[in-house]
Amino acid sequence: MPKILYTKTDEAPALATQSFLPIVKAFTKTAGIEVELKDISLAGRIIATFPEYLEESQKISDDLVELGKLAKLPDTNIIKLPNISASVPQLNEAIAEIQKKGYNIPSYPTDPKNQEEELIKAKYDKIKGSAVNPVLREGNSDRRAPRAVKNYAKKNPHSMGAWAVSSKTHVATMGQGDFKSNEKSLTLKDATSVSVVLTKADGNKIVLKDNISLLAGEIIDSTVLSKKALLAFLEAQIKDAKDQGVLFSLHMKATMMKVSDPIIFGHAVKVFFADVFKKHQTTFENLGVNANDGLDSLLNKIKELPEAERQSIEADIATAITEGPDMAMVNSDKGVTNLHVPSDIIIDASMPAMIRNSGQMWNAAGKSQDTKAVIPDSSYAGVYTETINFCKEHGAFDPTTMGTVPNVGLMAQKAEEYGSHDKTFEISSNGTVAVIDKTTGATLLEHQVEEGDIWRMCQVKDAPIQDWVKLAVSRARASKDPAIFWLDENRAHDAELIKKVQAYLPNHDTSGLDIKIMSPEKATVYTLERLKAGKNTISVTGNVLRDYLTDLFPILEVGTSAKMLSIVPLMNGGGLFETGAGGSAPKHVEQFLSEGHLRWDSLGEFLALGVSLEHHAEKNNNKKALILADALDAATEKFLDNDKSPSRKVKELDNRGSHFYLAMYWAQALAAQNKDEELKSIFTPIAEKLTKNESEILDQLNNSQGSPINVGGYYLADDALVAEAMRPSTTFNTIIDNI
Ligand SMILES: NC(=O)C1=CN([C@@H]2O[C@H](COP(=O)(O)OP(=O)(O)OC[C@H]3O[C@@H](n4cnc5c(N)ncnc54)[C@H](OP(=O)(O)O)[C@@H]3O)[C@@H](O)[C@H]2O)C=CC1
Ligand SMILES: O=C(O)CCC(=O)C(=O)O
Ligand SMILES: [Mg+2]
Repeated sequence: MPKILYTKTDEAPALATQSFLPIVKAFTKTAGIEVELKDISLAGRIIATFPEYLEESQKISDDLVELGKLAKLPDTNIIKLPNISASVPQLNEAIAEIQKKGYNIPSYPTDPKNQEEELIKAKYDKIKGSAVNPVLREGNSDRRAPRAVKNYAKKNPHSMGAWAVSSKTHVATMGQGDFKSNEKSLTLKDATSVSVVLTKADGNKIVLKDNISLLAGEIIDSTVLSKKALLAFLEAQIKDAKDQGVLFSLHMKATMMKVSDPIIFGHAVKVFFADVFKKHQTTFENLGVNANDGLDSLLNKIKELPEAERQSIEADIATAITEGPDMAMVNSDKGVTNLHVPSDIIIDASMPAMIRNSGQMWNAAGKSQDTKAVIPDSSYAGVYTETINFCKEHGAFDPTTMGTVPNVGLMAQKAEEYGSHDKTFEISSNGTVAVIDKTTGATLLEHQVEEGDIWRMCQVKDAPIQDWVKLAVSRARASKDPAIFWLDENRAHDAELIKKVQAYLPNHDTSGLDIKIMSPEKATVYTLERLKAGKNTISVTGNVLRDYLTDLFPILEVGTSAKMLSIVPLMNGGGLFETGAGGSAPKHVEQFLSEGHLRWDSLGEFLALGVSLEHHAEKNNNKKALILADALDAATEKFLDNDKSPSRKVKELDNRGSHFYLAMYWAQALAAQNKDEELKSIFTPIAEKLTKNESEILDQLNNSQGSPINVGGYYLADDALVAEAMRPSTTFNTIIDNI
């Protein structure tokens, strides 16, 4: 029987799954569809990686590896929920929890001492950061806010903080000595393989990476970020934030850029706390403090010290915080700054949240304040600069009248920066780094480097680019909106890409379509002007802007990127349906555990399921699947019309109640249709029962709220406890389980 593969992930979406999946399974089996759960949670991936350390009964299959293979097959249909992209502190927490539960897995060796530890570290480094999405994304992305979602936002606008012309909020970026300014790029004529070689000042050579195979037509770039320039920039920005009286905040993507960005983050920690690191250098070395893991990890490490010594370091940290500029806070109640954990502030979500909040972030007193948003590399910082300037000039956007900005993103086969972590290096000594063609011996790309610089190489293959151009044209055709390629002719990589876009566009019928190429800054202004005037503009972008813009625009337009339709047509014919464009909302879990209210909105899951069913219907010629998909569409629209999304407050409708409404509307739509008598007869009594028992079910669901919940763990929760907590209405469960 052809299957739909659903993913077990982490945090809020994983909790929601235990309530929603039983409904999905019950409904889809009436069309002969099996829905199978695959475990790609952080804990699951860790356990699956170390079978040799485990008892037989503890071993589990590596579902991510399996899904990665399936993503290349034509019959695959995957619904992918957001998962944790773990920073080192999160990885360590997850490992500790799993070990405590009796799994004999190794700890993460930060500083491997022997070959075995090297191997363990290498295995963990594959689990670290954004390790799921790049494996599954064997296609480019098509993300947009569906019409019903836009209509809902127009009728029920979310709050938007007003912008003042006098706002001191701004973006600070390097512009010199950074990845953008040092980039070199070329397109390969023939397939070959290359090596990356560091030639030290003394002539000694170190092969940083060997045998990178490249295809004909592939674009490769290399670039370097100067440590000296970065440190000078950070020092100047910290001082300037203090002088201007604005918050200092750093916006990185330490998850997807898992090698470079934690290093940059670590430099910010070391510069901000320069006196502390200088004074306690030896102690920190002895403790194995790694600034890249953030201030929180440092504070944990010094707990090992004698009381007096710990207190003196804590006092020095407090002094640095008082003497420095005000810092943007992740949680002001708990004193968590934006330098505590590298994965707490993630640029795609953090910048739009700031822009929605009048350009302000939270200070230590819990009040919002104008902010200096530090984005060291200048490749994409200009997009935010222009957006902030636009808001200063025109005021905040109005969700009731603004247009929409769908995105077509180049993403397949680890495209561009987001595929670069295995070719990113913190340079150990001065010299040159070169990309050398192993077939001809020629040096393809070369940079002068200094100790501590971050060098990286990116690739993007030709087939994904062709597919991306095709997808852009087909979206422009389907929506009749203008499509803008956000590419900068003055940037080395983009200049290569522009040549290909210009070569491939004529392969398609573009008559009557409005397709342009503009630099990211110009495209921002052009798009924002149209957006404000209620007009729609498709952004066609590379991988990083795909990520940034699919949080930026949805958050401004519809309040959250959880409401995005996020389709990945896999290049070999399968379908990957991502749910929303946001993350796993750890804050939501915190609320659920303390007061039994889960405010996660599963709308992204509903939308993904709809398109997944359509894809299934088409691929398998399954007419019932199409009827289920159409009915689900109608149900989702009604769900939005009747405003049945979870509330934020305890004792009101939460995620579980919202699933009840979706199920009721879905059953009602199936009962009302006349295309399939069998489905009609199955769902007519179900719809009646759900409708009749609405208030009883809601009482059962809402009464279960209000007290702390124990699900037996955070990363490795107890499935039975989660299921119990997420399905507290016996009346509802009985109806669903009897379909
Ligand atoms: N596709 C993926 O797998 C992705 C994974 N991630 C991972 O997710 C984690 C958290 O990332 P973070 O950047 O904090 O972003 P999140 O998107 O998880 O959270 C930011 C805020 O967005 C809102 N939000 C997001 N999704 C929903 C939803 N379904 N329902 C209601 N509100 C929602 C909430 O806002 P409010 O508080 O205002 O209600 C939430 O607090 C990280 O581990 C990150 O690596 C991040 C992005 C994508
Ligand atoms: O994989 C990740 O870590 C995040 C992905 C993401 O933010 C996105 O694709 O929008
Ligand atoms: Mg994102």
